[in-house]
Amino acid sequence: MEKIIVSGGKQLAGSVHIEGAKNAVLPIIAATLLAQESSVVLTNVPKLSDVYMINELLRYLKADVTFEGDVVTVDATQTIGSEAPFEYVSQMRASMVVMGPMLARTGRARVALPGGCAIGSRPVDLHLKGFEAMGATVKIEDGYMEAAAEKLVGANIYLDFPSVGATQNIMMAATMAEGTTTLENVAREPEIVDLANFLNQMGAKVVGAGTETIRIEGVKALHGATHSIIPDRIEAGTFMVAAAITEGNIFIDNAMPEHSVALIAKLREMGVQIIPEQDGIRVIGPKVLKPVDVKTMPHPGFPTDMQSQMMVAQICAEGTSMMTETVFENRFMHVEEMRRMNADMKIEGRTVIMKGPNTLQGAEVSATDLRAAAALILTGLVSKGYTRVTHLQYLDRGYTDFHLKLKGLGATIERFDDAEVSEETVVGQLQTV
Ligand SMILES: CC(=O)N[C@H]1[C@@H](OP(=O)(O)OP(=O)(O)OC[C@H]2O[C@@H](n3ccc(=O)[nH]c3=O)[C@H](O)[C@@H]2O)O[C@H](CO)[C@@H](O)[C@@H]1O
Ligand SMILES: C=C(OP(=O)(O)O)C(=O)O
Repeated sequence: MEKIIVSGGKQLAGSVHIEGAKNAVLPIIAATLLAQESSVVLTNVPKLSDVYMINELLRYLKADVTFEGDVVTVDATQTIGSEAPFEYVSQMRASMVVMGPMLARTGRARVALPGGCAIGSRPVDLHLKGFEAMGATVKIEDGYMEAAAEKLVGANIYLDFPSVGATQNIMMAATMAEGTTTLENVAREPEIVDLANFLNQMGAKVVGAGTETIRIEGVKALHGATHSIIPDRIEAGTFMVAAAITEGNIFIDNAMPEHSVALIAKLREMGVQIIPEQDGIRVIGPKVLKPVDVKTMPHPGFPTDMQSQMMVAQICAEGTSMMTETVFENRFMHVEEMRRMNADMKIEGRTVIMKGPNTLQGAEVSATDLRAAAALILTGLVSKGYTRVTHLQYLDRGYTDFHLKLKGLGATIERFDDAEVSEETVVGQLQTV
């Protein structure tokens, strides 16, 4: 089994480069299915297992896809398929955003109900209501969502919750609908804005992305475009926490402060220095972190994808902190693992109460989702002895070369396969560093 082993106590310093955003690139790759007139070139694409998986799904749908360096090209000018089977969708929630483009392009879409990390239920009612409002007939049968329409027509749609996936799916379906679609109470995440910019480069007419209302005027067809993916605010945030907890001094190259306003405000409240510089953000961790209460919310609130990493800073703080999760009902699976490392944490409903600072101790812990994987490795950076983190397939969904980047900042860390080399050998090597 592959493991990351990390020994705590190092002050991290140096510069780390942030990749393109996973949560932006996946819907954008799905959107390339809309380009029926010419091919698409995407740059700044991160090497993540989720990206390889969605590329495979597009190939299954008969698009030509290449991925070299950080460039993905997609040629979807030929007739494309309209069914996304379980083997792709079960592994990755984001693959359901092919539904909107397939429906717009082929008049039909059949997509397995989504999987992904086990962080809570992933309902699809808002996606389907949107398609229905545009004239599609929809049903759920045999574990599949199905939508079909002779033609989609523009509609006024109000989302009961600003769902990121539903906003993306409906926005893409509406690009080629007849007439204008007005979407209200939409998600305002930077990844929504990136998708809208990309759609407009392909010839769509989308206005208002980043606000609560998006208006889409349907066009006859979309063409290819070249687009660079925005930097990953969650990867950047993860390294901000790494600096905060290790009394570190890290320059986070490519990070955009305007995408992380809530996180930056909370870290500053804890006493962390955050200095926007040209092309990135410098983060300097204090000697003592102050406690802080945090609640996850849709953007521009505190992101659920930073919840578990932020908790590492909270357990290091001097005093009592609280984390309340409002987006996903089951996103506290890492708490049990962190408690095994001696963290004083108590779950009360949707809130975790933490008392710090704790003398954290290394243990063998299991990643339960991709952000939990990162959080457990961060906990290892401030724990006595050796922390071994397993189930790295989750980490690989969302982070490129995570351990190498931490190593570059001075962490004592290694990734290995215990079928090939023993843990004792790796520990021995780390002790000589
Ligand atoms: C609001 C929010 O923070 N969304 C996050 C969510 O997006 P993702 O698109 O996965 O999730 P949504 O934004 O759609 O879902 C958020 C909430 O809406 C509810 N819901 C969603 C769809 C639907 O049809 N019906 C419904 O009730 C969900 O149960 C959940 O409570 O996970 C992504 C990956 O972790 C993050 O990048 C997004 O920032
Ligand atoms: C949970 C995440 O992604 P997904 O919704 O694709 O599982 C995430 O990016 O933190």
